[in-house]
Amino acid sequence: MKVAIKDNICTKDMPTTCSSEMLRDFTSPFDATVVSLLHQAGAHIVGKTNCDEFGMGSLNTHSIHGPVINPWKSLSSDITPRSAGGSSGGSAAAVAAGLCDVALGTDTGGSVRLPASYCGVVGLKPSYGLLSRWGVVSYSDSLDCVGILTRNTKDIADVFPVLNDYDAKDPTSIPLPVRAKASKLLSVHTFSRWNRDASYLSGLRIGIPQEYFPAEIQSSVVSPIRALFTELRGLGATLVPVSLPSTSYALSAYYVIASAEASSNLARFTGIEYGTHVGPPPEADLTKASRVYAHSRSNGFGREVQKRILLGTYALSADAFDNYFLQAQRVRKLVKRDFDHVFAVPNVLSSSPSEASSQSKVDVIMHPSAIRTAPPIDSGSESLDTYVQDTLTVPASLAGLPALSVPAGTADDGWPVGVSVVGQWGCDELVLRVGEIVQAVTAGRDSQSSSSD
Ligand SMILES: NC(=O)C[C@H](N)C(=O)O
Repeated sequence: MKVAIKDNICTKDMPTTCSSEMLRDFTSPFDATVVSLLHQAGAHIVGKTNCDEFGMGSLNTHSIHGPVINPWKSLSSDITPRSAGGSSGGSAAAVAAGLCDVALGTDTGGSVRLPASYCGVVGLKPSYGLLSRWGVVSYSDSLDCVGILTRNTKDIADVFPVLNDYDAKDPTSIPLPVRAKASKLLSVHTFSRWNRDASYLSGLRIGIPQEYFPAEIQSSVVSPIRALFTELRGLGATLVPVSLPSTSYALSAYYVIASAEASSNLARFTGIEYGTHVGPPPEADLTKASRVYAHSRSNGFGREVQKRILLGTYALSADAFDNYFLQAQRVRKLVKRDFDHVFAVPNVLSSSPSEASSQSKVDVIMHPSAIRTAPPIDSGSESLDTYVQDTLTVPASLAGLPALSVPAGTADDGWPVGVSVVGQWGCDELVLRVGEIVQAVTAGRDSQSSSSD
């Protein structure tokens, strides 16, 4: 199996640049645990993939290697280069172009799911803490997850067990008894009602959250998703409208928390202990170490990374801590609670009880993965619009839930649309099983339309 690895995951026989000047010449002395596990399973690592610098971006335009161009061939005459999505854009593009069978990415707030949606491939962000992050360059420790991209959900289902193991070297790795308890709860609350081996869906309850169809969403993204919902109902699924009321606050909370954690994690890149040392300007006072650090950091980090370090440092300062960082943590709790209220499977990691009546509880939630199809590459990668691309992916990240983006057809512009299947913490197997059925349904639709052409 040919596997590509995102360039923020350490490999000892290939450089790991994080697409940053700061690590342009860095090669790790060790393999990340996920890379070692792939080697042990006989995978052939074919290369490293471009990404946004240190994983920060939604369009894969912040990179010393240049932007990643989406390989999807539009059926229309529109050939303006489009973004592959970020930050794991290189991984999604490599899979979509057939350069590898599987690619690893990382997903902090949507970095696997958004590129998967834009490039027409499948991308899994597993439950937080299941896949080891040892040897993955940290961006935001409480959110970062290693993710998997492939063309078929079935291939993710094959690779996921290879990587899904406790790792004592990662302090956030979830111990085996907790994983076992989550599997048991899934069996009791869902697999007792819905047969996981079936290709029909009767017994399965799918929640459709109204908040995931916001005003910003392109209407032509919604059409294939609505068509899919009708098809899933035809297979026996029960579709239940659900409400996740804190969703609209999630994006702001995410960018406060992620930037705050990034400012702390990236403090180690001083150009002395870690990172490229850029010689001081001629007028520098070399007795001041801070001047030497500042010069290396100003030249080693790109603009987006510098912006997040500044914002994150501010959010953690005494003046702003209560208003920004603490508020964001409160929102994070509310987002988690919203999910716990609607899922039939209880959250093994959380103490907040499910308050919904069993009638209204659901096994998975489904929603569009992104508010639009892949944007043109030059559409202002520094504007706030870029952050808005993450609107529908960040809530599952804040709550640490498994989320899978599966191709759901194309929009009016001929570019791919993804649908996300989200489950309770530890329900990755369920999410993958439902994703396989969704992909079979949409693939069947494609083959029907090509035979009638
Ligand atoms: N890393 C990610 O998940 C991408 C997200 N757009 C961010 O910049 O934080």
